[in-house]
Amino acid sequence: MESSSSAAQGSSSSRKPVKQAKPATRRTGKPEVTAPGAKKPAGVAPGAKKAAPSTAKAPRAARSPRAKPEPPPVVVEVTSLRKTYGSTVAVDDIDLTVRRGSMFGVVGPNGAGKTTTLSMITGLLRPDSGTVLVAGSDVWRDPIAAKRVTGVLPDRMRLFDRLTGAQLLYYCGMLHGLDRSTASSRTEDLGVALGIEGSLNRPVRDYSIGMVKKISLAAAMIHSPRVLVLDEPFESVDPVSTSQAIDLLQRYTASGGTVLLSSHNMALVERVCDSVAVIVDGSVLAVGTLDEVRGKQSLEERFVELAGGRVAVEGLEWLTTFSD
Ligand SMILES: Nc1ncnc2c1ncn2[C@@H]1O[C@H](COP(=O)(O)OP(=O)(O)OP(=O)(O)O)[C@@H](O)[C@H]1O
Repeated sequence: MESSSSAAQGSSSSRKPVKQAKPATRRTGKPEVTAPGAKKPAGVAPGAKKAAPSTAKAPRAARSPRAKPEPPPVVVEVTSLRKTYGSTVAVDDIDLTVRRGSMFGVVGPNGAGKTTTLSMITGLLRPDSGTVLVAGSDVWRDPIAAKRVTGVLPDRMRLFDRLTGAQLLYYCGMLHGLDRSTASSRTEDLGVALGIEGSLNRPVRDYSIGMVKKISLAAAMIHSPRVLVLDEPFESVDPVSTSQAIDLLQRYTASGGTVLLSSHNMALVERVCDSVAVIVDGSVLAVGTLDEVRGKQSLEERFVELAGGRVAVEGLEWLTTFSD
């Protein structure tokens, strides 16, 4: 006998498999067999699936195709955040909401306020006003609780670069309260995962820019935080290492971790992020799921539109005269 779950997967039994796109519109006279399994939303947690075995008759309400799953809880909540430098308004009353399991991209032109925003979210920079809650803890009122659950890859980070990569990771692990053997084993794991295992015994000051990014990402992850805030994590990182790092981050979000990252690489944001905020001149001009923000355009086209379009380059004839 065919169960509803096998029907949803398109089993080869005599009954026709149910198409997932339009299960509710097909009235076969046996809706209780087909629609509920086929309608299962993609985002349902594995634990929830186990709780309702496919052979058991679910209550009517649970089988309603209209029943929506609860959205994941909010992990980062930014409210009315503002920062000025003299007369420059770097961040102008920004609100952001990031939910658990999300890979949330922050994009914007140079000087838009991305680094300033991320620095205030991680407690590296004090805002003029506004609040940031990370996993329910106020970053400025309860910084230890907020920082315990946050991993940070800041822009232009200063590292203890006389240490070897392994020493640096071990040190970061110890600062976060890991025991020695956990810090050591995680150092090895992260070295392999990010493709820097062969360089872990070299001083960080000898690393290339891309290698510094990778060791910094490893340092941000070593205490298995709930939230990763990564400022330009893939800048200067080669494509193979980028893919490896993305795999790692996707595994992290699939298991309930949350990533907030900034990037100028629209294709990459489009590839990895489920949600995005476009910041221009210190304000959020668009925010939502990737599809909500880009609409029918590519993210890059939408970004250029929001950022004020391209400026035609005029003059500069001297550039084509060549000095010789
Ligand atoms: N320490 C500072 N002192 C004065 N102005 C600053 C300082 N830090 C940032 N700013 C200004 O704040 C604004 C936002 O800068 P921010 O670094 O946040 O932008 P960004 O979006 O991260 O830019 P980029 O993409 O170039 O890294 C810019 O006008 C910048 O010049």
